[in-house]
Amino acid sequence: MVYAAGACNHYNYFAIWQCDHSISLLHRNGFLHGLTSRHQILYKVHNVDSVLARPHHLVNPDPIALALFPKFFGVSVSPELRKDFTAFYKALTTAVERGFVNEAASTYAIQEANIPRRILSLLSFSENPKYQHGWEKNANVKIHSDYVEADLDVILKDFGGHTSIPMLYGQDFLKRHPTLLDDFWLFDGFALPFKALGIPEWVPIRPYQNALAARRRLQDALIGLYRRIDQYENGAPIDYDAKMDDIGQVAIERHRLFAQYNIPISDRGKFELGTLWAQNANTQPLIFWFILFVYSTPGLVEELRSEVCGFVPPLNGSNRTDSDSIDLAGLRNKCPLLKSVFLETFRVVSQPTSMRYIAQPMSVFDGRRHRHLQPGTWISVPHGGTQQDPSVFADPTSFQPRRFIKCDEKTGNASVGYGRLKPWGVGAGICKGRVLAEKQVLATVACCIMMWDIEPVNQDGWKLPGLIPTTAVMRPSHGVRVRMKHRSEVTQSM
Ligand code: HEM
Repeated sequence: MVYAAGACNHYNYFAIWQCDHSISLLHRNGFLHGLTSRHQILYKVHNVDSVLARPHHLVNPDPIALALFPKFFGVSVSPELRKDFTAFYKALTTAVERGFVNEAASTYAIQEANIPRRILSLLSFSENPKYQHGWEKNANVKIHSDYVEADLDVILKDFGGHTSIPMLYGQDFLKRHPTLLDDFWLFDGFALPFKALGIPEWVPIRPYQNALAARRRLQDALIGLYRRIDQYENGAPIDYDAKMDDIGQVAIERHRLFAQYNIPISDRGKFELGTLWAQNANTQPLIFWFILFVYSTPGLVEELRSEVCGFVPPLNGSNRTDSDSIDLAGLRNKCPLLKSVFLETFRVVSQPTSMRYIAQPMSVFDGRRHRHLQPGTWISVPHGGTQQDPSVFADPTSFQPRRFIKCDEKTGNASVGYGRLKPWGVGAGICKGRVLAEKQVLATVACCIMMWDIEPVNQDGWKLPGLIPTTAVMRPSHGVRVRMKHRSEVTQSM
């Protein structure tokens, strides 16, 4: 079974990490590649979306989850739960979907996060950790007379974490665990790849051991949280008198499901590590890449500012309120360039794969002939292949901000659609946080460009990092050091 697929930097090969501990390299020009007779990679297969769209019980994502929870997140699945796993997992993911794919609920979550006001104070203008925001402390902030130097990748991914995590677990959780994000990125960067390679936990590789210790701390933090949610829901005294009234509805609903299925509190926290990871692992690096492309592509930030300025709260201090709301529908539907750059960023930096279990015999057409998929086998569909296919996206190695904009010849109206891009996967296992993630990313980028000037510290201009493959959005091969200052319009209005 496959754990993940990603592209190497030079775009010709996919690395496929299998659960049988091997890594396979697949050339992009192939059609259908069989890794083993029990596992097929469906690459450049014409009707692949219709295969993935088949009913859940025929092309099934659940066995993947059942394998990943113990392997990566340390959950132990009891024999009783194993029997009920499909219903249990469906209920857990539906709870996420109700909060984060539903339009009204996801808009509410984003407005509550108050991104405009928080982006305005992205920097505290202090080098003293006592006065810094949580997201600044690892960004090596240096204050100069008219600008601040910082590590852009670090500050943005931790800022994103501070935006996202309270939507699930309320404000108290991160305050109570100020090093939670450090542990999260350690776990993401070092535990998952080693686990994917099948390295046993006893192997004394220091970064691996550190990352496993980080996983234990994350599990403990989430176990403590789910104990408090249990106390809150049952009207019992709450540990540390913690504030619980802003815990997200998704976490409350999942708590009720865990209780219904008799999952011990120690396992609830471990299951929940999967949600914490899904929520942050791709969203935060994507925001970094998006902002990097916007500022490093000549002229793009100015064009985007004039497009989005009517949809983010006014910069003028006297008009500012405590909860400035952002016009999310406007950003998503009336800002074609912003939306197109968002999709183009996805196309360049993300390599998602849909993995499924085949429960009934079926056949797929690979462009030459029909191939048969046997029941009891596995398929992986690396969507990233299409993203780099020149017959689908012309000149795929170049970053083209307007690539996804279509102009109606008669009306001249511009529209933007995902087309063949599948960053959220396809079918029953499609991402259950996609609407929230899209809104968060667009809102963060729109507010950032309206409020900040950012330029590279490097005198030779922007040096874009290479791409390190992961499960979807790739990680930068090195950090990006920048100079930041408020735009003059912002300074004047303060
Ligand atoms: C830019 C951000 C994100 C990207 C690129 C992304 C991408 C993906 C992809 C590719 C999948 C697998 C789809 C498939 O198998 O076909 C997935 C699954 C999932 N995602 Fe996301 N995701 C993002 C953000 C989020 C957020 C914010 C959440 C909220 C918690 C979330 C929750 C989930 C869940 C629960 C699943 C498993 C769905 C299932 O098994 O039914 N994701 N995501």
